[in-house]
Amino acid sequence: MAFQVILLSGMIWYCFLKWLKYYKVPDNFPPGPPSVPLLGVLPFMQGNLKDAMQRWRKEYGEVVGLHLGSELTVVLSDFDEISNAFKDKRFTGRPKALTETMTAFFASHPGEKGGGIVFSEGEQWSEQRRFALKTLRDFGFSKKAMEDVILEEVFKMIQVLRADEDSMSLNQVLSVGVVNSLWTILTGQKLSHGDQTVMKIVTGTDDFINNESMSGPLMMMPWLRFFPYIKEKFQASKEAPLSMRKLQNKMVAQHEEEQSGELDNNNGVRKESKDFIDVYLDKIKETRDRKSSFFGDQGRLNLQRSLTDIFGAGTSSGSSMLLFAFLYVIKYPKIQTKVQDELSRIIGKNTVSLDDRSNMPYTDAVLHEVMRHSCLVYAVPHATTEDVSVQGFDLPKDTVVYANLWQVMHNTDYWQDPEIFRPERFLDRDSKFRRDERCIPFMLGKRFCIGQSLALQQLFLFFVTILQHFELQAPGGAEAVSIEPIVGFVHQCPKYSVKLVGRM
Ligand code: HEM
Repeated sequence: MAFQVILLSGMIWYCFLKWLKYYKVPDNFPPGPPSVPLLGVLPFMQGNLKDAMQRWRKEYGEVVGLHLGSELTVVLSDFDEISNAFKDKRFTGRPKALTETMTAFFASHPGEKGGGIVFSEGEQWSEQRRFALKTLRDFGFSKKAMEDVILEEVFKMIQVLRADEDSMSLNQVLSVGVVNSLWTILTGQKLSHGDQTVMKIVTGTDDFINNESMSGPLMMMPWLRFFPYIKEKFQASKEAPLSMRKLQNKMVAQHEEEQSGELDNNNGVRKESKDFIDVYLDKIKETRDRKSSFFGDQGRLNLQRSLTDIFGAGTSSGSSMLLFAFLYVIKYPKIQTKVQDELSRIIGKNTVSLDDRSNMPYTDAVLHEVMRHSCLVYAVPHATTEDVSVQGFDLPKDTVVYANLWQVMHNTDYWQDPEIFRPERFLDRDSKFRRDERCIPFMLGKRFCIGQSLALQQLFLFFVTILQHFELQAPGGAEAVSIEPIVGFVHQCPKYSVKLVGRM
């Protein structure tokens, strides 16, 4: 009881101080909608953050200033402005409130510090990101070696689909394929298609993030997690990340055991590293600089958090994008037929290879239109790490800066009929694939997605192989299929059923 009284008086003080600070909106801050202390614009948002961003843009322009919760926030909607800002190191922070909630969510015990890639900043972020990019690249993110890992999962999936060609949900099958290939890259281990342990963890984590959404109360006001009821709910949602941590601990311990066994058997010489955990453990061992994010216990925590980040960021996004891809070709059967004609010409009955992509411009165009139209990540939150200026406005350090990706990829001044799904916009006059710098599903700049190459490889190999083996039909007819995304933390693909008709 005494603790709750102290907590309550602490909260009242906190609110009062926040309230005072609130009226100190910096001079020369961008214009935007009115806010109330502590909650900011939340009470007036009328729906989700995505729709609100588009309304604010219409009313206040390409640079909008507001309070989300109690954080000073700016929404950028113009491509050039986003591009300039996000290539600048001073925009590579993450929002403090979001980081606090997500750090507490993933922590294995109260008070555990943050780390890893997605929710860190400064030197720690830059070291961890650089290491992850290089290590994943060495394993073949950008090389053909990755093809084997992905294709193995694709073929397992085809077998599962063949066994049940009747009307079914693709969701589960695709998720398993994507989860398994990433698990192999990170841990060196293969999961069987029926293994539900990792899938349950992935689903549990996604549920929390999507239910909260980007502007959910907990994401804006992390202290809410100490209040009764919310506290219990928050604790319950931590079950998935805690199970993940246990599994990761087990994996790391196994790797350490194997490494020391190898040293004993090979006169102190290690064989070549095999997976992400192996390389990371080597890095921890060789790090002598106490300030480094790879040193000692800090290094071990960063290993755990980086594994969680890569796995968390890579699994649901990869499978959601695939789900969207199949949804569009079910909705538009003529486009599906054109892809199948192209793949019959180029691949026939052979096994697809990443090299085929350059000979399949139409398929490439369809996949880019899937990424543009679905706009999986509709807004990306960063924060300023110093005082900066944007379009003549002043933004203090720690201002949250959202890139309104939905606007970039659906801007009517740039894209013709952006609401229409039209792959031809990515083809030139000679029907060759034409990249567009404004199709940025993985963002751009200093923090762009580190899994871009892997995601593109997965998308191509899964998509082409499934369309090679099956024709996909909507059991209730294509007209009835909705392509309207569900707005959560990111866009989720609407649920749909599919009938598979064998082609070979
Ligand atoms: C179609 C699938 C994917 C899409 C659309 C996507 C999109 C994005 C976007 C928009 C960001 C935010 C960038 C920023 O903050 O500026 C991001 C970050 C990130 N993504 Fe992906 N991603 C996908 C797949 C993957 C995969 C497969 C992995 C892992 C192998 C991955 C790992 C990450 C990580 C670790 C970050 C954080 C980067 C940082 O904070 O520096 N993503 N992704």
